This record gives sequence, structure tokens and C-alpha cells, in this order.
Amino acid sequence: MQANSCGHEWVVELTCQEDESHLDSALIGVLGDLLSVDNFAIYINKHVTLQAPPILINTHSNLTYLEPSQAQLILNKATPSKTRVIHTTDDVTTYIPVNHSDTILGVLIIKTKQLITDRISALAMYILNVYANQLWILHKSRLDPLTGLLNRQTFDKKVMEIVTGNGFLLPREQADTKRCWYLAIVDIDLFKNVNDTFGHVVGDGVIAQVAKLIKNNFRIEDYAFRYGGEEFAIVFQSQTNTDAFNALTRLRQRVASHDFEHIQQLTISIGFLELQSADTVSSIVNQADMALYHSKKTGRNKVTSCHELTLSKEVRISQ
Ligand SMILES: Nc1nc2c(ncn2[C@@H]2O[C@H](COP(=O)(O)OP(=O)(O)OP(=O)(O)O)[C@@H](O)[C@H]2O)c(=O)[nH]1
Repeated sequence: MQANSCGHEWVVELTCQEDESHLDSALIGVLGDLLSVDNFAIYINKHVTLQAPPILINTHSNLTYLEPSQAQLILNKATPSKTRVIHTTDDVTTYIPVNHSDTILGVLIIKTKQLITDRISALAMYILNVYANQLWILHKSRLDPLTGLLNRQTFDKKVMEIVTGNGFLLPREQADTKRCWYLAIVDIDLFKNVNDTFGHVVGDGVIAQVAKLIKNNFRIEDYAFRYGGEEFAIVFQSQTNTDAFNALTRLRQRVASHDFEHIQQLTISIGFLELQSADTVSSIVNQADMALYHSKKTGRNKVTSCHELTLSKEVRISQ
């Protein structure tokens, strides 16, 4: 796309994007037009507000692929709004930070035979600032204001991405160990009593506190959502159903032993299942809900695996 000297068309192209993957594609296109070379790579921290390593977004880049930890080292050396240039005998590498306010969200790496002009470098920085602002706005729009967890609207999309294998999956430390994705639905037990006894303000505080315990109990590459009023969804990776059960049991125990302000004790009930590639979002949620219902029905403060529930029903039917 051609743009006038101040890049007006490029800014419009970036700021009209409402979807993060489309925003990434728009940035790749704009930088391709601006730089007129294919030798560039864009590494972005997709978690935005969390300290997570940056990942490559233009995966067809001609540059040597950097592992997230290597890209992180480059990011650590970056200063907001300052370009860094390294000359070697064969070429010149230019590093341009992607920053929002004083936070560096990523880096653009350009390899050329000759130093790029100051105008191109300044325009690239300007485009990256616009991209970072738009990324920030999209990120904020995915969050629930009370808990800071991902909101309900983001849930279906993220689950679909994972089920179809199109999501941005951050690499795990032991990348060679196979892990599966699981979905858990978590519901606060007898929460109506909290509201009725202490009022909605205390109730809101309790919801925020449970959200914090959920966040602290899972990994940075897992996803936690506020699914409804006092209901949460966690999409996380585990090696086996038993590992998933244990992780959720740890959360259940942490909530049960947590000292909540005003209220004495609080428990949660959980239902979970492994995500399969043929599933639809509604069937996944239905199955998790069934397992959750079982936890509630059999006394609350429990974790039920959908898999175990199905097996035990089959055993009962066959008896
Ligand atoms: N404070 C507060 N309360 C909420 C919010 N959203 C939903 N609730 C309340 O959460 C309560 C949920 O109650 P129920 O669905 O009856 O379930 P429960 O009392 O938790 O009982 P069980 O789920 O059967 O253990 C209702 O009183 C809702 O008004 C919220 O955002 N803030």
C-alpha cells in the first residue's frame, strides 16, 4: 500500500483493526511497504502486561529465527524510542523497539547491506508506536475490569484457537514433553450467602481475590477468564488428566485455606475436561458444566473430571 509522506494510510490501516491477528498482518504489510525488504523480523510479547518472552509474528521472515529467550535478550538491551544499530563486515542490523509509554513490548530487527535512512527509521518507529497503542487497546478490551482476567467475550475465540491449533502458544520450558490443553470451570460455592450477609461490595472483593488465587496458581501461558458473575474458566496445559486434577485440587485447597477479608471461609467447586480437536465450544462447556454440577451435587469444595465421570457412569450402566 502506498502512503503519503507522513504515513497517513498506514496509520488508518493499523488503527481500524479490531482483531489482534489482523493487526499483526496489517503491521507486517505496512513494514513490508515501508522497508521494501524482506529481511526483517518482528518479535512481540503477546501477553502485553505480563513479563513474557517475545515471539516472532512474521513467521515467513528471511532472518534467522530467534528462540523467545534469545529475543528476550535483545529486548532487554532495548531503550524506549531509541534505535540500536550494529555494523558487521557484511551487513547492518537495526533494532527498533516497539514501545507503549515506557513499556517495551517487542522489537523490530532489520538486516540490510547499508544503513537505513533516518527517515525510514523514524517512520518505522512511528508505525510501531501506533501498532503498540492499538495492541494495548485491544488487550484492554479483552479484560474483565473487576478481576483483570480475560473476559467472557474472549473465551470462545481463545478456545476455538486452541482446539483448531491456530492460537499463539507460548513455548513451554520442556518443549519435548507433550502436553494437552484442559478446560476447567470454577464456581464459588454458596456465593449468594456472601452477598446476602456482607453486601455486594464485599462480594466483589471476594470475586477479585479468588481471581488472584487462580492467576497465581497457573502458569503465564495458561488462560484464566471470568466466565460469569462468580464463575471462572481456566484453559491450561497438563501432561495427564491426573496432573490436571492435581493442579485444580491445589487451587481448591488454596481457596479453602485462604483468609478472606470479612468472611470466614470460602470454597470452590470445579469441573474439567481435556480439549479435543473435534470439539465445539458449546459441547466443551456443556461437558465441563456437567462435571461442575457433579461437584456441587456431591457436597461442593470438589474437583470432578469429566473423563472420570463418564467412566463411572459407564461402569454403573454396565453393572
Ligand atoms: N458481588 C457480586 N455478586 C455477583 C456477581 N455476579 C453474580 N453475583 C451473585 O452471585 C450469586 C450466585 O448465586 P447462585 O447462582 O444462586 O449460586 P451460589 O449461591 O453460589 O450457590 P452454588 O453455586 O449452588 O454453590 C447470586 O447472588 C448473584 O447475584 C458480581 O459481579 N458481584
